Amino acid sequence: MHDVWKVYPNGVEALRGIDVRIDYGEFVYIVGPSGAGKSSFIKLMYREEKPTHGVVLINGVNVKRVRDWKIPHVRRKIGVVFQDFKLLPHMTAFENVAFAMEAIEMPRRKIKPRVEEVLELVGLSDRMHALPSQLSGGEQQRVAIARAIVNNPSFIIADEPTGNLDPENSWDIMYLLEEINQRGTTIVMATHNKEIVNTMRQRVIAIEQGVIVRDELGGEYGYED
Ligand SMILES: Nc1ncnc2c1ncn2[C@@H]1O[C@H](COP(=O)(O)OP(=O)(O)OP(=O)(O)O)[C@@H](O)[C@H]1O
Repeated sequence: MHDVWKVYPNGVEALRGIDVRIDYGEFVYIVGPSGAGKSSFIKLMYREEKPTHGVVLINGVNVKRVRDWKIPHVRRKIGVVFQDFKLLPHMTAFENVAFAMEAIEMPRRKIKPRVEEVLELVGLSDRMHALPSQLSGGEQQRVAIARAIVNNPSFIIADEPTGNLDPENSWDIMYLLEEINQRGTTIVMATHNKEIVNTMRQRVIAIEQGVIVRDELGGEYGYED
């Protein structure tokens, strides 16, 4: 991002001159107080929002210039994980993951083996045919991670992925994300989880009032909440 500003229609300046570069293979935590601009930062990365000013380059593509109909093409290389999982409630775990492959028109014969492979990676082979309502929060988030990685994205963006989980499930999700990162996928994760950030010791970017106030390798959470 080069001098990126995000000003919402109501005049709120959520991001004010962000300059940052995240390289392939990195694991980055985005921290900061509530309302600091973390979600806005994350949304610019998967083109949910456009910058008001400045340049956001994702895999070398200027997201502002991407026409709406081409957004799915850009997102193909990005997996997104949310706090509230966002699974489709009437589809099984298998179908939720398969749907992400169908959306990019993968040939049918490739879908089943790949979906089974990623569900095994997240440890859900035996729960594959369960509906989201039949799964625990931790299991639902693992389905969401399987869906995020199924198309081999170059990076994963996660907005508070452990926000609705108890500590044990949160750690399971973090170990999974760490493993995915070690396989070469870049991970950018906004979080309020102090214990996780302070234990995992990755790059930490702190945002306050729309500005990057800290960017450290092996950094700490740095706030009390
Ligand atoms: N769609 C929107 N329209 C108007 N203002 C918005 C919009 N989205 C966010 N904001 C405002 O922009 C600022 C930054 O919000 P953002 O959600 O990016 O913060 P955050 O750091 O993710 O907060 P939290 O930790 O509470 O999720 C806040 O003042 C928020 O009210």
